[in-house]
Amino acid sequence: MTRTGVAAQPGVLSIGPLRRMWTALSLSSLGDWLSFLALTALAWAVTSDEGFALQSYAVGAVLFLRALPTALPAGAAAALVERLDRRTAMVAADALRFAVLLSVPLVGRLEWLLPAAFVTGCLAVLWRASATAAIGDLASPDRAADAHRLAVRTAHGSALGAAALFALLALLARAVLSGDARADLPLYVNAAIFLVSGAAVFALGAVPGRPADAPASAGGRAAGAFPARRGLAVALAGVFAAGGAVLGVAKIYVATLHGGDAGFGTLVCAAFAGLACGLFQGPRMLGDFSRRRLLGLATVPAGLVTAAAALIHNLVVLVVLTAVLGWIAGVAWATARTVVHAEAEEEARGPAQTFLQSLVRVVLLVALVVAPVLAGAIGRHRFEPAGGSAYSFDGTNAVLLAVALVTLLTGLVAYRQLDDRRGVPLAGELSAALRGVPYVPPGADPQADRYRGVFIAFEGGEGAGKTTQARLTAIWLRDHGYDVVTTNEPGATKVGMRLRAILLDKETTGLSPRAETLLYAADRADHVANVIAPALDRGAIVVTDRYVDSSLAYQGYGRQLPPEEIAEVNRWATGELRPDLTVLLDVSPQTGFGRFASPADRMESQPMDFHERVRRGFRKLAEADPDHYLVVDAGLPQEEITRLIRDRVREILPDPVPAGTEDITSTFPAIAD
Ligand SMILES: Nc1ncnc2c1ncn2[C@@H]1O[C@H](COP(=O)(O)OP(=O)(O)O)[C@@H](O)[C@H]1O
Ligand SMILES: Cc1cn([C@H]2C[C@H](O)[C@@H](COP(=O)(O)OP(=O)(O)O)O2)c(=O)[nH]c1=O
Repeated sequence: MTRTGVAAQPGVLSIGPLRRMWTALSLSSLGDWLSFLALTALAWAVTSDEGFALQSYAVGAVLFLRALPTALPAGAAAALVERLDRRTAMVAADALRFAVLLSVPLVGRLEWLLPAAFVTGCLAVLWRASATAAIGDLASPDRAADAHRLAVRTAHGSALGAAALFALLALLARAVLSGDARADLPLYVNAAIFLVSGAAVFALGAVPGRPADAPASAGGRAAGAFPARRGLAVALAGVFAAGGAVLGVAKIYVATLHGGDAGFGTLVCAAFAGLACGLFQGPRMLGDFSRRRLLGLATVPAGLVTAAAALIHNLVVLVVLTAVLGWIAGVAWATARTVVHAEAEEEARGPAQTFLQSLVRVVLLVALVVAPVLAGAIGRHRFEPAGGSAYSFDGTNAVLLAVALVTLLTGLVAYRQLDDRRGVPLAGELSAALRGVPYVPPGADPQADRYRGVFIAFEGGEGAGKTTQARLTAIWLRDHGYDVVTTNEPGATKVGMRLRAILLDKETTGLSPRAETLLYAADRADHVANVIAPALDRGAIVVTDRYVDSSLAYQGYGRQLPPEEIAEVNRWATGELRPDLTVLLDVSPQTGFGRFASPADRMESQPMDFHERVRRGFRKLAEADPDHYLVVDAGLPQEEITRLIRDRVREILPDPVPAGTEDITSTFPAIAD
């Protein structure tokens, strides 16, 4: 996360004082997160003789006292540092944290650990508020937002580093230290980090003393309100309650699984690594799938993963599940942010975001504290069914199971509130999103909203009269005021002409059916991109002499390649552009060839049974989708065919007079023959 931030704002860190401030902030944040883990671990260690319940209460109490000051509204903290010199405040906070954390293992008693946790938390808040104000002072007004964003990312991102550092220190302590001293090492390192952080702030020199910017006001309830707010809040509360509970009981649960502090650190590390991935992937996953639905749904895997964590007593599995839960929380948060951005009015976005942040913070705090305390109250239980193997079910398991149920229930409520696609089947939308295609209701036209124009294709065998009828249709449409583009395949573009030369030249020998298919598809891709789509975009009627069906009929049925594979290649080549209407001029090859005098090209000179198969292929395609086809007997006289085509085309024509003009004249043009 930190790296993303750095990459996104290279300019901010190129400002010297800000870079030094950022270094201090990174160290201080690392120390903050490390203190959470180190103090929790020590609380467990110093009460090791007191039994499961008391140990769990000690963990809960440390988490509570350490986290409590962070619940102070940002505005209050900012007001607090208003009158202080920022640099002095930060250096003093660092020095005090150094002293307090150093003293904790030296005293080695819970009575001192608890107030120390609280004091450390208060100093952390003081430091952060001073740093935020200092960053505002150091950055020029146009860079302040970037600098603050980077600061927030750094502060959150260092959780991952702190957990990894804690796990490593625990491993190191186990290798070189004995007994009680093992839990002390992280605290000594923690104290040292604050010392270095303090020195870094001291080295900053004077920090300008402009009054801190007034913190963004919450804007009252109404300003942050928008329709999805409640649903978002419920879903996020459900997911983060599960996350908070898992982290709250992490130390205890890992200890009962004989995991030690390295296991505890690894678990927390997994949670934050998952969270970072989820935050990154959230906005990118599942394409067009409704963000509101995604958020509502996130509670289901969150609940199930928590239930699995409650029931499967295995450290490795627990770590993996925690990573998954972190990932879900990350996706949920990123998704909520997207929804706020998409749905809240601009001035309501900031307050809505602040509201959700505070909510998540409070939920995390409550879950973090209540979970270990409840776990302690429930205690340890062991079931030994006659003849079966023993199964232990501790307070940690019971709490996680209960939270899992709550999360699933909130999911139910949240999903109902958030669902913005009632009537669209969830399974259908989800499966379309997983395949990476837009959801199209059964029977609906997938390109209904894509283009304004109309797309008509003429298909059929050699000499069926496609060129003749396409030309007559275009003339008729132009006479009625339409913008018409007539085109053909293969060879409507510059590249297409070269492909056509290869494809139809009798000198081209040994071309494999697949290569032939791909060359026709390449011509078509170019045709769509450069001729058809731009014309449809501007609202024109495009009339093409041959399109995808020719490939299906000639290469599929004629060359006997699997039609479905050819369809797939062509879907890709055309971006799934399909004609609104295909006019199939159906004629026997004998009749068609009988109309030619010119020498046969490479395709035309295929044997008669090839052309018979092509004809059958065309007919099958039309039979499979009668709504989009007009099949005409091309043996009829030309005028008769023209009339049949006009009757059908008339049904799909848009109004040639722009709506605005029509409003003025109140006349409705009728299309005559
Ligand atoms: N319905 C018809 N009856 C008889 N001859 C036709 C008919 N339609 C077209 N023709 C003639 O057949 C020949 C081939 O027509 P054309 O439109 O080029 O076919 P295609 O483009 O399908 O190969 C042309 O000489 C055309 O005048
Ligand atoms: C567009 C297309 C054409 N073809 C063949 C059909 C024709 O024989 C030839 C195109 O020749 P052309 O002379 O343009 O066609 P028409 O017979 O309509 O005047 O290419 C395919 O085999 N696959 C395709 O995808």
